[in-house]
Amino acid sequence: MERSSLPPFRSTSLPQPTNQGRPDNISRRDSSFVVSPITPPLSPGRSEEGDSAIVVDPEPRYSGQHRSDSSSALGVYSQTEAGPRRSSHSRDSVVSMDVDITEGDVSPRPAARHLEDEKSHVHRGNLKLTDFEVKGTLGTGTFGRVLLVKLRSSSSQSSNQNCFALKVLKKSEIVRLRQVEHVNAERYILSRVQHPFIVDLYATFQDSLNIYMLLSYVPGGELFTHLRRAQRFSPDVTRFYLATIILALKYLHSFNIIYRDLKPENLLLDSRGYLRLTDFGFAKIVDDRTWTLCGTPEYLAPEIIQSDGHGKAADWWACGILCYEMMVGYPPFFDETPYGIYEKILKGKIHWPRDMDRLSKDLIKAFLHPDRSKRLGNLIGGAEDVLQHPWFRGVDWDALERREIRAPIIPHVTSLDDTRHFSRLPLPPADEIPGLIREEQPPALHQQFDPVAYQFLEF
Ligand SMILES: Nc1ncnc2c1ncn2[C@@H]1O[C@H](COP(=O)(O)OP(=O)(O)OP(=O)(O)O)[C@@H](O)[C@H]1O
Repeated sequence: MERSSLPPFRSTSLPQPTNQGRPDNISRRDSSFVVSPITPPLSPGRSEEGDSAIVVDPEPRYSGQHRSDSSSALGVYSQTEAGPRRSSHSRDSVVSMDVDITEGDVSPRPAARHLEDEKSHVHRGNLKLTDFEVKGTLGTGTFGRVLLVKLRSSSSQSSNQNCFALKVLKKSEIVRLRQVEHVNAERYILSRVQHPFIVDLYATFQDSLNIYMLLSYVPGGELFTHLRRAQRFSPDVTRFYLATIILALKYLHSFNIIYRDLKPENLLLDSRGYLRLTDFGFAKIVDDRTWTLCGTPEYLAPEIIQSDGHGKAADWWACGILCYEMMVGYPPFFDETPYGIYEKILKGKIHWPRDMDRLSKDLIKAFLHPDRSKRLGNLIGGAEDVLQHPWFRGVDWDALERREIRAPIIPHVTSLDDTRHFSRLPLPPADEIPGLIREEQPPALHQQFDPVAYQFLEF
């Protein structure tokens, strides 16, 4: 592939290769996406989802009302345009980036399960920012940040039962980066799925500046942090985490949902050490293939880089990258630039540490098959083939799903609002999220003793 044809990814933090050919340190990797759509080859029966214009409602018109129209989630609604595309640069309308088509399949697939209606516990629009008090910043992302908040109506002030993670997404950034459709999909999908290894969404609301998603607070921190601390995991520890992710993907794929952003940064440990998949910003319901280039460079499947259309197989590829990264400590394809990473992915040459056992190599190679029609997880047996792979021999999948197996790392948390596993990030500036009620802080020392205020008149 020529360099010029490679997609222009947004900047991302990358590991620096050392003399030994392995990265020195790996900083957190941002998710990336291209702003312009990659046009799929025309084929009969292609559905032009990409021709829908998205309009962001500047004011929250649906507060307090339940709307069953799923496409209007978060007050960001889509209109299908029969006419020509609107300018992709105008502020209030952006062109959808995803295009699905159904064409000759690589393998016969079982029919997908029907995605249920929105879960009854998910509230839409009947909460507001002032219902919460912010206790800290848990993470920052491309369009905003995730805050630890407490519901203020909570009867006992000392009770931390009502702590949540509040994902705050800036409307202007979503529009600028043409991610309206992705944000809508995130809300739509998270409000309909329920799985022990997926973060829970409780409510969504909005104001004129931001969109808010109220999620369960997962206090154990990112798998990324635990992996960097441990440097690498043993096959047994890797097996535990990978098995939970495989069950989550099997569940999502059964509804034709592809996740598209698997990486240790998006896997959080709950208080019992089980993983919860978070950040559904790139998740999508896809019958067969889609063309949007999104994900994180190190985790992209070759078919995504080659704009060949991608589907569930791209998630199984990412499982192979994740398995390697957990066992080795860094991903199999790395470079200083995204272009370098893409070239290495397409070349497909993997360096195997000498101490890696044959079965682990066999599993990773099966996931990292460049031909998706031969890739583990995407064969005729689907996810079941993965569960049956000899590397997982002995795993009690049902007990795992019932969370009956002791997790390898139990994060130390003393209360439900304990944030010790997250970096100490500052609270957002007041003008970023107006109306945010900050937790009463004990006065800082210089505030406790202000010599001017005491007016030492006697002296
Ligand atoms: N439910 C949660 N509980 C605790 N921490 C969370 C939760 N959700 C997100 N976080 C923290 O916030 C970070 C950013 O969240 P998330 O990935 O959803 O945001 P984003 O804007 O989509 O990020 P990105 O730009 O990387 O895609 C996570 O990596 C995690 O550290």
